[in-house]
Amino acid sequence: MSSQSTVVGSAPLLEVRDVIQRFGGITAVDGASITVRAGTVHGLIGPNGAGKTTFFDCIAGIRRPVGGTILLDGHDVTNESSVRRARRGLRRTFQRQQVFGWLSVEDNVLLAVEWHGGGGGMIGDLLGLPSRRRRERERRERVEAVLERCGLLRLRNELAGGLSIGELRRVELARAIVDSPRLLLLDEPTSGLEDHEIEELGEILDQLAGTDDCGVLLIEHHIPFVMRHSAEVSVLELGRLIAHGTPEEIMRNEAVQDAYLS
Ligand SMILES: Nc1ncnc2c1ncn2[C@@H]1O[C@H](COP(=O)(O)OP(=O)(O)OP(=O)(O)O)[C@@H](O)[C@H]1O
Repeated sequence: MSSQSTVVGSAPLLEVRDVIQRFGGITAVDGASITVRAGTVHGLIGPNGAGKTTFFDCIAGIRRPVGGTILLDGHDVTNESSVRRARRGLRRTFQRQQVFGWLSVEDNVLLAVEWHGGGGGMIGDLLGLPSRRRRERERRERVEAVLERCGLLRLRNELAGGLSIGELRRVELARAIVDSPRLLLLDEPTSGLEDHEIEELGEILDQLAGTDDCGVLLIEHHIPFVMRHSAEVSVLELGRLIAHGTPEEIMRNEAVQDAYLS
């Protein structure tokens, strides 16, 4: 790697070491390593086809890397399923939004709580147990809070299928953060957003990291956004990490300028 990083900070939350992923003859990720610290945003940038999304897929457990290790909160999750990693608090958004168009905004978010295990169970449902009713109330409050945080309260009863791209991105974000993730992987979250929405997204990210102590790994082509909101930045080119450092170090790095920023 061509940069000497001066990054220091909180304890590692995600440690990815020497991950390799291939598609036939293409090595999409070629021995890449990265550390995401709790309570910080880590930007991951690089040209189209650099391997960023494939790297995410390996971290989320959607693809099993052919080499390397992935530690989440100190646990080796390299061979764990995506469901198990989600139970450990890993959440992810996608380049193409994954919401249910035939459900309301609120139900989309409620469903995310159910899937992540906040529903309380079928037996409690059937018997109408007090614990179940309390959990249901807490769940509704949590959803309400996240709708407000993502600027979605006024849209809560709208069908998701009728929303703009910017609104859909916010629904997806609300689904990802509704149950306080430990680690959030965001794949090009500013894509399709208006300037004021990008600004609001930045505030949500700062809050998630600073107040909620969540670690965020951010794939993004909007370089000013990455530099403004990340504590550290890694640069991927042809599956290899060519630089890592603070935003200032990355902006000054000649190899990064040549490969990507010029
Ligand atoms: N399912 C697949 N089958 C075959 N090749 C793939 C597959 N997915 C990705 N690739 C290849 O792996 C390489 C890395 O792709 P990837 O989508 O991870 O890059 P990226 O950095 O996320 O790009 P972008 O910024 O355009 O989203 C590319 O050469 C791509 O063509």
